[in-house]
Amino acid sequence: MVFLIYNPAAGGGRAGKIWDRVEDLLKKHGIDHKVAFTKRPGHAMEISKKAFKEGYRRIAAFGGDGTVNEVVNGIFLNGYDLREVVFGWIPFGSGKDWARTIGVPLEIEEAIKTLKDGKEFVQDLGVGEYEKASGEIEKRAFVNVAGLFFDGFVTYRTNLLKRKNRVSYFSRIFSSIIEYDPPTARIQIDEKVWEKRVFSMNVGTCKYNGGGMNQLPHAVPDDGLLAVTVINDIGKLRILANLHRVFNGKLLEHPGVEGYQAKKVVVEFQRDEPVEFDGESFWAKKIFFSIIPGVIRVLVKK
Ligand SMILES: Nc1ncnc2c1ncn2[C@@H]1O[C@H](COP(=O)(O)OP(=O)(O)OP(=O)(O)O)[C@@H](O)[C@H]1O
Repeated sequence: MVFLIYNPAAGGGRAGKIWDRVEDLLKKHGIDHKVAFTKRPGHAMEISKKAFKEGYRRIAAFGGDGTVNEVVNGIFLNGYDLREVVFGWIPFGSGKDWARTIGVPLEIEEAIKTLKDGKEFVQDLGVGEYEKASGEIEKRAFVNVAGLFFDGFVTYRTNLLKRKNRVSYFSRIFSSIIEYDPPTARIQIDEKVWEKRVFSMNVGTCKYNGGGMNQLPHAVPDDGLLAVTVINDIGKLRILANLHRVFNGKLLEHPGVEGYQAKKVVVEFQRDEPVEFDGESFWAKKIFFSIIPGVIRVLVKK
C-alpha cells in the first residue's frame, strides 16, 4: 500500500484540478493507495509523520520539490529512521528539480508507473542546522539543493508570487540581479575559511534547482559529500553575460566560480538572510551544513 501525500496547491493550484485523472492512472496501473491532501504549508510534514506512525513504509508525494522536502522532513525531524521508508514521487509543479538528477520521470503517468515497477535508488541527505538573529536554532533537511545569497533572495521573492511559473521565475531573476546587494559573510568549507562578499552559493546532493538550472554540475547524490558552488561577487554585467552557464553545465569553468565537495559547510551572515532548501524559503543568520550518507530510498525509472 502506497500512502500518497497530494499537494493540491502545487503548480500554482493546477494539481488540485487533476486529482481525478491521477486517481484513474493509479487505478489503471494497479497501485493500491491511500491519499491525504495537504491543506496548508507545512501540512505534508504532519501527514508523513502520522503515516509513518501508522505503519506506512511506502510514502509518495505528489507536488513539487517543496512537497517532497516536507514529506521527508516529517520523517527525519521527528527522529524516525528514514531507511525504513521507500519514497515515491510524482513530480508536479514549477521546479521538479530533484527528479532531473535521480531519474524520476517528469511525466505524470511515467512517474506513477515507478511506484509499482521503479527501481530503488539510495542517496544522501543534506542537513542544515540554522541559527536566527534571535538566537533560535532550528534544523531542516534537503534532498536536492540549498541556496544562499542571491539564490536565497530570488527564491524568497518568487515564493511570494501567487502564480509561479518559469516566466515569472526568470523575470524575477533579471530584476533581482539588478537589485541584489550581496552581503559579506564568513564561509567555511571543510577546513578552508574566508570572509568575503559572495554573489550566490549552493550546497546540495543533486545538481539542479530553479527549474532546470545546473548549479551543482559536480554533485553526486550518493558519494557522501556535499557539492558546493560559490559564485563570487564578479559584478552584475559579468553575472548576466554568464547566465547561460547554468544551463550548459559549464558554470564551474568560469574563473569567478568555485566548486567544492565537502563534508562540512558553515555560512555566517551579519544578520538574517533569506535561504532556501529544495525551494522552501526561510531566514537564517548562521547555517551548519552536514550530510547523512545513504539514507534516502527513492523509486526511480528502471
Ligand atoms: N493546501 C495548500 N495550500 C497552500 N499551500 C500549500 C498547500 N499544501 C502545501 N502547500 C505549500 O505549497 C508550496 C509549493 O509546493 P511545491 O514546491 O511542491 O510546488 P511548486 O512550487 O509548484 O513546485 P516547485 O517547488 O517544484 O517549484 C509548499 O511550500 C507547500 O508548503
